[in-house]
Amino acid sequence: MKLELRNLACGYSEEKEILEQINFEVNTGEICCLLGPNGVGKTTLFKTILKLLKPLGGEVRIDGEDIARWSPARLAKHLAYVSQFHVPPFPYYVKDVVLLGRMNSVGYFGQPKKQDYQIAEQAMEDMGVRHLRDEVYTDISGGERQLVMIARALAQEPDMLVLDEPTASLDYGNMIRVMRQIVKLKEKGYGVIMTTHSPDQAFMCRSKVALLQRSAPVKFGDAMEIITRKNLKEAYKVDVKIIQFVDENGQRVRMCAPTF
Ligand SMILES: Nc1ncnc2c1ncn2[C@@H]1O[C@H](COP(=O)(O)OP(=O)(O)OP(=O)(O)O)[C@@H](O)[C@H]1O
Repeated sequence: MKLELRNLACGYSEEKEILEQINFEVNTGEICCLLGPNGVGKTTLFKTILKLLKPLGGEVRIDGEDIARWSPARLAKHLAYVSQFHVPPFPYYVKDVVLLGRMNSVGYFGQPKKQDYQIAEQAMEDMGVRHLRDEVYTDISGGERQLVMIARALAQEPDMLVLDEPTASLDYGNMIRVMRQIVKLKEKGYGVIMTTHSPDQAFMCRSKVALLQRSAPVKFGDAMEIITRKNLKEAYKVDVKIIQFVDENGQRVRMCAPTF
């Protein structure tokens, strides 16, 4: 599947355009990190992709087709969204939280079938959280909760995941565990588009990057090409060195090192 943004303009009213002339595409089997300073419009762009906001101009296309007239159910077969804030009001079991991802297929008044349970089990397996299936969602750690929410999105059987800051407020270990699972999703052929405040994460998962900036066109390309000292200075107004080394597996690794 291919998600394309063509000359897209987004915002909350004609008078308040937040982003314009957004052009980039993400395919299944790829990760795209959406970077940019606070308030630049990353969430606004996600809302437009998910049809929670109407484009002020241009198009969101899936496999070449403008999604403007698509029903939410049709869109849900392609894109699954994981928001940043998700504490459920009831202490559901993890297995039931993940099963909720089948809602689009089961319907509000339907009963999950054997196949729905199997898909939910597989989603937990794929995210490495099956051992938590009988735990209460509100009693597991923040990192585990994030993996469970991604498993719930996988249970929807989408082609692509739309993740809003999937590592926000996670400790260092959980951040790495979640990133590792996101890379595995890419290797399994899913597409991932995610917001992050850490350019290092784009290096970590060798992703594409769409760098959003105020009053400048979006910069889009491979992480190695877009995350440069000059581009980070322009976007975030800070000095950052890009350091590079070869790890024990012979892989070239890049990281950002802020200069004080
Ligand atoms: N419901 C709304 N109505 C009007 N303006 C809004 C609304 N939500 C956000 N905005 C404005 O849209 C702009 C972009 O906000 P958005 O949340 O998309 O930025 P962001 O890049 O996701 O920020 P952050 O990195 O801080 O999460 C901001 O100026 C914000 O004030």
